[in-house]
Amino acid sequence: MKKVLSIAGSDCSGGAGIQADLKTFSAHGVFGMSVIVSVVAENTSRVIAIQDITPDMIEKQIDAVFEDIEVDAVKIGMLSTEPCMKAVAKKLEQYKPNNVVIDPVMYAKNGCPLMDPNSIDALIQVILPYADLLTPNIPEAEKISNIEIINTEDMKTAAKLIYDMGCKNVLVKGGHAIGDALDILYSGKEFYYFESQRIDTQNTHGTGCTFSSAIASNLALGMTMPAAVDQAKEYITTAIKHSLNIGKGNGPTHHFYDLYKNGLHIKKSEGDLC
Ligand SMILES: Nc1ncnc2c1ncn2[C@@H]1O[C@H](COP(=O)(O)OP(=O)(O)O)[C@@H](O)[C@H]1O
Ligand SMILES: Cc1ncc(COP(=O)(O)OP(=O)(O)O)c(N)n1
Repeated sequence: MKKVLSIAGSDCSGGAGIQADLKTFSAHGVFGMSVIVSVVAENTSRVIAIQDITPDMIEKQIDAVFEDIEVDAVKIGMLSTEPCMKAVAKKLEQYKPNNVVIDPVMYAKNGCPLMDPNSIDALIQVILPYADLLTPNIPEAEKISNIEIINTEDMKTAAKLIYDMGCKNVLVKGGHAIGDALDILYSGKEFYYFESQRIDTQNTHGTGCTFSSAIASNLALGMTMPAAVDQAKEYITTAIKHSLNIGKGNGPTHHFYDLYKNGLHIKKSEGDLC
C-alpha cells in the first residue's frame, strides 16, 4: 500500500484540513498519515480559534513518521506562521521526500484568515522551493505573485511568476473565478487545462484540501503530474456534485461518493442496502 502524509491543520468539523486529507487518502486506497501543525476550532460557518502546535512538536511528529515509514507522497496544507513553516522546511530538507504537494492555505471559505498575513514572504522563501506542485486558489495566487487575476491570461501569468520563485509545477485553481471551474497547471514548459462545469452549491468547504490530497495520492500511485491532476479533478468534481448539507454554512464535499454509489457500503436500515 502506498503511504501518504498530510502536514496540515486540524478541522474539528471534519470537512477540511487533516480530516479531509485522511478521508481523501482512504478514498484513493492509500495509507494516510498526519502531522498536526495547528488545531483549529472551526465549523462550516466560522473559525473560532487557532492553536499552533509548537515547532519542536511539529518536528518530532515528522521524525516519528520518517524514521519508521517510507513516505510515497506528502501533502502540506495550513501553515499558520513562520515558525511552523521553518519547522516543516527543516524536516523537508532533512528527509527530502518525493511528490510534495503544497496547498498554500491563507483563508477559509468563510473569509477567516488561517495564515498570518505577515508570513507570505516566509511562505515564498522557506516553503515554496520544496513544492513539486503548489496549488494556490486565485486569491492565494494573487498574494504570492503580487498581480491581480481577472481572466485566464492573468492565471497563466501568475503561474509563470510563481514557477519562477522555485517550485517545480504550479496549479492555479479557478474555484473562486466566475464561469466554469478552470484550473491551469504550469510545468515550466507547458500549460495544461482542467475544466469542469461550475456546480451550483454552497457546500464547498474543504475543496482545496481534498483536491491537493487527491493529487498527492495519485502521485504516490505512480501517475505523472498532469494525469494526477486530471484524475483528482474528476474526484473533486464528483465530491462537490454530491456534497453534503451538513452544518449551517458551507457544507463539506462527499469524499466517498464513488465508493458508496453502488450501494456497497451504505446501510439505510437493518438488512437493507441502498
Ligand atoms: N462550485 C464549484 N464547481 C465545480 N468545481 C469547483 C467549484 N468550486 C471549486 N471547484 C474546484 O475545486 C477545486 C478546488 O478549488 P478552490 O475551491 O479554488 O480551492 P480552495 O478550497 O483552496 O479555495 C478546483 O478544482 C476548483 O476548480
Ligand atoms: C484546518 C484547515 N485547513 C485548511 C482549511 C481551508 O481549506 P480549503 O480546502 O482551502 O478551503 P475551505 O475549507 O475554506 O473551503 C480549513 N478551512 N481548515
